[in-house]
Amino acid sequence: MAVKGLGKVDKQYDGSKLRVGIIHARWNREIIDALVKGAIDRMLSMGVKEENIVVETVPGSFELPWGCRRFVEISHQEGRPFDVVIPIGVLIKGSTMHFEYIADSTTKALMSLQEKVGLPVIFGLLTCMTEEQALARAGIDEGHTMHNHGEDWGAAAVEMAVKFNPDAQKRS
Ligand SMILES: Nc1c(NC[C@H](O)[C@H](O)[C@H](O)CO)[nH]c(=O)[nH]c1=O
Ligand SMILES: CC(=O)[C@@H](O)COP(=O)(O)O
Repeated sequence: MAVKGLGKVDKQYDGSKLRVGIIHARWNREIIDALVKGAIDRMLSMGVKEENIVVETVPGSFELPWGCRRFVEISHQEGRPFDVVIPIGVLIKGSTMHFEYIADSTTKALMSLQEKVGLPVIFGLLTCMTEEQALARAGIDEGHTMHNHGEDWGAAAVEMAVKFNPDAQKRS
């Protein structure tokens, strides 16, 4: 039995009043697409309306923190602010130190971004040593050895947006 993963949620969360931003890198696209779909499908199953999920892209994971910050700010300027954002990227170790620097700096920037934008920022970054690891964590490796982690990110987004923002539930 798999031990890893979000496990059973503590209660049912109603995402029907939420607005969610997904911003994803375009590197490792096949894996990214599966993760984004997993996140969207899970949020739809928790009541989030399709029209309230906005998807944007950036070139690579390194661009996620700045792109995410501007994505949130623009959602405010347009009068339709997000309740939560899910940056999604897939970093795969190559032959240089490139991976380590981007994984570390992007993770720290996404963590501190939460304070800057005042929103939950879900950690949708895979940091894999091999392509096989990344495929497995998107649920698309040949043996289907793991579940799609995008589903966890979608569930985490709805829970974090609802649990810590009761006002979101009072919207008409
Ligand atoms: N190697 C990976 C990258 N590299 C690209 C950088 O993220 C960045 O776009 C570039 O250096 C321009 O600033 N990005 C990923 O998302 N995944 C990788 O495996
Ligand atoms: C974008 C780069 O600098 C690239 O050459 C990194 O190479 P690797 O992914 O093999 O570490």
